[in-house]
Amino acid sequence: MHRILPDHRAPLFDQAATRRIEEAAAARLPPHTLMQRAGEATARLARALAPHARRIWIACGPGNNGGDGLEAALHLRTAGYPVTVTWLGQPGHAPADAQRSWQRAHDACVAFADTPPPDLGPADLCVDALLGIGLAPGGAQRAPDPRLRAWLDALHASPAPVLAVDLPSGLLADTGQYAGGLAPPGATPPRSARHTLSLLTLKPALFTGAGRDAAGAVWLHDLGVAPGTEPPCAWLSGAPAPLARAHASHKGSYGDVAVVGGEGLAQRGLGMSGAALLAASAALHGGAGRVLVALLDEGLQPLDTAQPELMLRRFDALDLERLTVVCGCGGGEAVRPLLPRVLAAAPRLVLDADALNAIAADPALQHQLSDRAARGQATVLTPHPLEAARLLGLDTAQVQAHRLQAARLLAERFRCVAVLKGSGSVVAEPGQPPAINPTGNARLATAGTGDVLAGLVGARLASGHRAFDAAAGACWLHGRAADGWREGRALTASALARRLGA
Ligand SMILES: NC(=O)C1=CN([C@@H]2O[C@H](COP(=O)(O)OP(=O)(O)OC[C@H]3O[C@@H](n4cnc5c(N)ncnc54)[C@H](OP(=O)(O)O)[C@@H]3O)[C@@H](O)[C@H]2O)[C@@H](O)CC1
Ligand SMILES: [K+]
Repeated sequence: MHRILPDHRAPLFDQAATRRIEEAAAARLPPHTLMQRAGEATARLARALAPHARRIWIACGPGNNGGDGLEAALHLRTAGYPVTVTWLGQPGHAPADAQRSWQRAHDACVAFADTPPPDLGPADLCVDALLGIGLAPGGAQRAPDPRLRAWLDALHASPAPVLAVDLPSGLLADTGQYAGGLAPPGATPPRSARHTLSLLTLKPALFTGAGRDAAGAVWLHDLGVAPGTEPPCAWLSGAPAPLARAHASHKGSYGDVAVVGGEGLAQRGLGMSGAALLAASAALHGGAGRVLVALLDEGLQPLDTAQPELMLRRFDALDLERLTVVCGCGGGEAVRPLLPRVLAAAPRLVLDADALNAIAADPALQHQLSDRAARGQATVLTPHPLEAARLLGLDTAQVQAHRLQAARLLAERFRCVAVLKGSGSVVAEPGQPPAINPTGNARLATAGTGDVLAGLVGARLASGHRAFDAAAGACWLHGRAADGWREGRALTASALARRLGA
């Protein structure tokens, strides 16, 4: 068993693959072995997380996830912990493995109750064994059992930390979204710390969508079973390798990034040059050799005195054929007429924000974008879910319901690398499993951090990384900069950009 940390790349397996791995292992092992291992591992982690618990509540569902909880109850009871089990199953009606664990728990005099213990405190522990990978999407026609709903609410509001077995209950393994009727009430974060012990495999849900908040710290126990030849459906990104810099190098060795964006105040009364300057700052601090900025401002081109390294250029003075271009940050409507030239000429291109919106509204630009790959031109799109929805002709809820699939669709449709931003950003390229970024936190939810990401992708593309590696590495470093932020110090996009090289 080990804790999953963002530094190491890890394979992710969807529900179907996990089932196949489980079935193959179960066929080789004596009956009930996997559940016994799962329960023993759960009990071990529970004791490590709450060694002085006065009370442990184990909420067990009707299926085999509940069986894992019953098995853990047996071990914790035997170790002397005061355990209370609430079980949604019925003796004689549970799946065979869960039935056997119920019998073992019953024989060990585990205490069963109809309601959770009322007096849980912060030193106690809840074990969530209600639902695992057997959860189906549900829907309007499937009203959850009232006890299931009540126990999910009690777990959400619990002052005691929660250890989820395999998955936080209600979360769909493949998408990181809740099944119908099983989402926590309101948008409030849980009251106490969350831990998840994933069994056999890591599932995508633990790292994207609603999964990050629900899962908390993630642990993996493979139950002594290797995935064999089963291919992962996605990867959790690890730390990017540091870029080696030869002593005998010069500013031209690390590439030139040109940021095109920042509609001027004069055009529509919406001054957005800050977005382009943030992207440029990120490119600079992300290691680009030279950074040029073409602000889309009819009026004056102000010198950014705080960043004198930035070289201001008019758009038509850019030699697009030899630049890595980051296009769209704060581009407003002014970026639209420039896109045909940028799409045709830039050998390496990052498209963000208003460039994406312009492309979403224009089939001719979409064709131009898709044609770039055949010419060997690299492209990275960095949409947030609404921009992704516009590009795909979907709504935001549809994109969020299947984040991995949406990122793959974007990559395949436009033959490029797509970064679907949000909690657990997804990076996809055609024909390969996508990657989910494990770093970052809610402090990134502030204006301008997306521009910083686009600039950093540009810097990494310019320095010679493959488009997918540039994007995945930039996401990881951008999130890591936020994870290392000092408590009590405001995270602003400009400070984030300056920290990228730290
Ligand atoms: N077998 C083994 O060897 C091993 C199994 N392992 C463990 O088993 C877990 C998988 O067990 P599982 O397949 O029994 O499914 P599980 O997650 O308990 O859920 C099934 C229950 O959910 C219910 N339900 C479904 N959708 C619903 C909805 N929308 N809303 C409400 N309810 C819904 C469904 O109801 P039904 O559709 O049958 O009416 C059924 O009662 C896995 O995650 C791991 O923890 C490990 O120990 C390794 C060895
Ligand atoms: K669970």
